[in-house]
Amino acid sequence: MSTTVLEATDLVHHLGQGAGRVQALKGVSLSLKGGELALLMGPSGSGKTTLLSILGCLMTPDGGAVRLGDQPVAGLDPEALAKLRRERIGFIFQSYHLFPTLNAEDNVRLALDVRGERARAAKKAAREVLDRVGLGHKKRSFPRELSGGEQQRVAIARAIVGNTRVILADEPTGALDTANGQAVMTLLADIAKDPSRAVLVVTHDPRILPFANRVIHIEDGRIVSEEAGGDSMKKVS
Ligand SMILES: Nc1ncnc2c1ncn2[C@@H]1O[C@H](COP(=O)(O)OP(=O)(O)OP(=O)(O)O)[C@@H](O)[C@H]1O
Repeated sequence: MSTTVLEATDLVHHLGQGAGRVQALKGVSLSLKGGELALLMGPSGSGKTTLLSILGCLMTPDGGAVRLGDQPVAGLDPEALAKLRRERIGFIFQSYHLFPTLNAEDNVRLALDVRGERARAAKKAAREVLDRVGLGHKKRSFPRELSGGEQQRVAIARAIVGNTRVILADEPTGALDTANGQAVMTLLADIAKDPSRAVLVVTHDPRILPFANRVIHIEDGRIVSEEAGGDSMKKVS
């Protein structure tokens, strides 16, 4: 039986101030189970980035609750929150966010170094995971020497090297051509086959629909529908 790796309940959040204050989330509930790759789709301004930031513990919601596995996030001090984030969540961004002065291996290792892992073990793990994303032969290359698709694969390696249960990806194929986008999604789908891990991808890209177990649609700060594994649309509200 698959376990719930992330659960959000009744999230409410506002952004901006005064006349510019916007209710970005209006009561969003969502859970991710191990072994699934879910897509979060919605028009520009619907609240996707806000939701991803709250699920990733980068932002505290005005209302509602987030649990990572059995751990409630509310009430943790900033240090405990940062530790939880490092240990439980891997992030992948459209623009890769690699450190330009570090080679591929060191970019991946960084995720383990900040967790205080021993240097030899971190190096071994970084190499293994770079092999897994097909870049073992480029471990000494710097980001500027890698293509966009290769840089995104390094970013994926960095997101998965610590065995985090939750992988959150914000438009991971947005800057890639079709072939590289497919390669990246194939990797993410492969990661999501692990029954202890879930991947949530924010995307506008309909080409990645075939990779999803579940598609969640958000509009105007609310989840309006969900479809599963290509099934016909199921209204949830
Ligand atoms: N700093 C801010 N101050 C005020 N309003 C904001 C701020 N950031 C975002 N918003 C508004 O909050 C709402 C949700 O924004 P959010 O960035 O979460 O949407 P999104 O679905 O990720 O959009 P996109 O697809 O364009 O990235 C939008 O109406 C947006 O205009």
